[in-house]
Amino acid sequence: MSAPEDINARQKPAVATTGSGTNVILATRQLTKKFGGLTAVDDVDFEVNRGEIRCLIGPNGAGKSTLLNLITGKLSPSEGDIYFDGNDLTGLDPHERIDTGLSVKFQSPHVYENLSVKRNLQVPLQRTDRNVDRVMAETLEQIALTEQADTPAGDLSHGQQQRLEIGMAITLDPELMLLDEPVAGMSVDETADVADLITSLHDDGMAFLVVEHDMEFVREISEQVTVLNQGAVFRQGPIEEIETDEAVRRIYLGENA
Ligand SMILES: Nc1ncnc2c1ncn2[C@@H]1O[C@H](COP(=O)(O)OP(=O)(O)OP(=O)(O)O)[C@@H](O)[C@H]1O
Repeated sequence: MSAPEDINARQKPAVATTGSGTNVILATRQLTKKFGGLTAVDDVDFEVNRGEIRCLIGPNGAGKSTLLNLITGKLSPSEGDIYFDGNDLTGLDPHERIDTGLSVKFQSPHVYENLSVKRNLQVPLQRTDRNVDRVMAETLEQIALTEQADTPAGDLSHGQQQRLEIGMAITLDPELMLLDEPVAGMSVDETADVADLITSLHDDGMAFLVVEHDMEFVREISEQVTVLNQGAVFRQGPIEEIETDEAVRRIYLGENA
């Protein structure tokens, strides 16, 4: 007779889940976050492929920010694991995660208002051995702020500040960028600029995981969409399929559809 199975022992997937031989850059396995009696993220197996733009959508309280915060390390999971490019991130602090090639830009700009655009870009560059002058020039051009290089960040428009913060993230040449509502509060023109920036970085091979409510913007940038509801994955697929899915339309896109 075989040994009785330990029903409490959860099998960990091999770290190779997201290793260099696979197309998956980020994977969560049985990821769960409980706040007291509330399960905000519930047993989520979720993946982002190399070089793809994946948007995470869902109604208020669906668990999108909590999932993102678990991936960045701002929150610790109650259960489950997070793998990034062959590394088990679960026990790493946020800075150690950034050193593995994960980059994050949150909803509101976190630029240094008293420093010039250039000096802001120099802050993350101190963490790397990349050629500062070359990366600086390239980044200023990518975020369309070359003319504002010496302008204090506090004098930039909201859209320019958001682009600067994306610029700070891309100086580290991340494989995957996490964006939490990158166009919240932006004008139509500013939103279009950010969409252009994301698609051009994507053309250069960068992967994105974007939490977003603005469905116009999701349509503009997204290849793959994951719909979260009540902490669990409800649907995943190309934007065209998600948008025409009756249950998704009825329940999740509601006022935005
Ligand atoms: N620190 C916390 N303590 C207790 N409950 C929390 C905490 N953070 C989030 N929650 C709860 O967890 C659930 C998921 O919240 P979360 O912010 O992740 O949802 P969301 O999909 O990002 O929502 P929104 O679109 O409104 O930002 C909600 O019920 C929320 O009230």
